[in-house]
Amino acid sequence: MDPPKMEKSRRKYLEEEESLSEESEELISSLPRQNGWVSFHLYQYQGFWHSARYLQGLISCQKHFQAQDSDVFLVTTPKSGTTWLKAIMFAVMNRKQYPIIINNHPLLTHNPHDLVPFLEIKLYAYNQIPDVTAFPSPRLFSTHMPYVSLPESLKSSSQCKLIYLCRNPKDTFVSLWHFTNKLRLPEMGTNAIGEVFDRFCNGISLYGPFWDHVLEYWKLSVEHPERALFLKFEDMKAQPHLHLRRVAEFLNCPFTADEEEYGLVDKILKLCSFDNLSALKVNKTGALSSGEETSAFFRRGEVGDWNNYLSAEMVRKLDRITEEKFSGSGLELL
Ligand SMILES: Nc1ncnc2c1ncn2[C@@H]1O[C@H](COP(=O)(O)OS(=O)(=O)O)[C@@H](OP(=O)(O)O)[C@H]1O
Repeated sequence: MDPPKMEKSRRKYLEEEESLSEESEELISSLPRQNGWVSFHLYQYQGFWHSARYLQGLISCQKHFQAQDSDVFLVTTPKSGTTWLKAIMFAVMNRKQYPIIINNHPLLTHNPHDLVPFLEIKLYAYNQIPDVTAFPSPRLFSTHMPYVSLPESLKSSSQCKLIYLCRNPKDTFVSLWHFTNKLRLPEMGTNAIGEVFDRFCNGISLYGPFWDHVLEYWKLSVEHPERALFLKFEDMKAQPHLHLRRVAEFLNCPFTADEEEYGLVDKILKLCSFDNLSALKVNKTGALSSGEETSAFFRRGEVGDWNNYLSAEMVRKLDRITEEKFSGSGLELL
């Protein structure tokens, strides 16, 4: 195999139209298409932009996934802190089976994306129909799917719980720009920040338009607070203890008085902290089965890094779009 082909087979996330089923290929070829940030193309489906591979996973998930009332879903916009909240939710929900103090806790040897799989990116990618009934209850899944594209059984279940996480669009964009440049092969070069900034502003980014994605779930959380908990990366960074307790309460597994006294909240936050997770061997040298290096999910983990990359004009433009899009919704994300 010549080296570029070999590299592509190692990095499955680079596979595009060549890995599609006939059915997906037919559908995808009929959709509006734009240049991608990593993959060659993004396709617009139900109002949002997707790579061909993730779109095939989304459609397969829409068709085959059956939600159960006890299910828990972590839904996020890309680069909003998914990896962090996956770790936190896994630690909270499995704290009886995996006490936080044990030195063989799964988070010490597995990347959070392997413990809390993405529905459309991992489980249903490549047109698979995985046996999701084999997951222990309560099942914990994750997705970047916009609300409009969620499987019907998930939308109509009045019981299953959904936690949504987003982040201010300036840091989201900067994080996405870095991440997608890391995923590109050296011979592909890097994306110029100005060029992808315009695409982001026009809604043409993975699972974009960013603002529409956030608004759909914001409305759900306002109308059905018992079903959807809406979180912001910035709030979690500012008051991690408060938000960790909110997560546990929302999932009907609040910390007991004994757990509080024992300092469990603090222990979970330490286990899942950027410094701890990013220093682990599995997250420094490993790769996901789809080929992304695990280190790519840990960069700085801070609020306001956009200051180092965006011009004053870019900031004004993003802030203006955000104010316009969220106007009247009660949501602020600056
Ligand atoms: N534990 C922890 N605490 C705080 N922040 C963390 C943590 N883990 C990852 N990160 C930062 O989250 C950003 C990656 O976003 P996602 O995990 O949502 O990426 S993905 O959508 O799953 O690809 C990315 O943000 P940036 O550093 O700004 O690029 C990561 O560094």
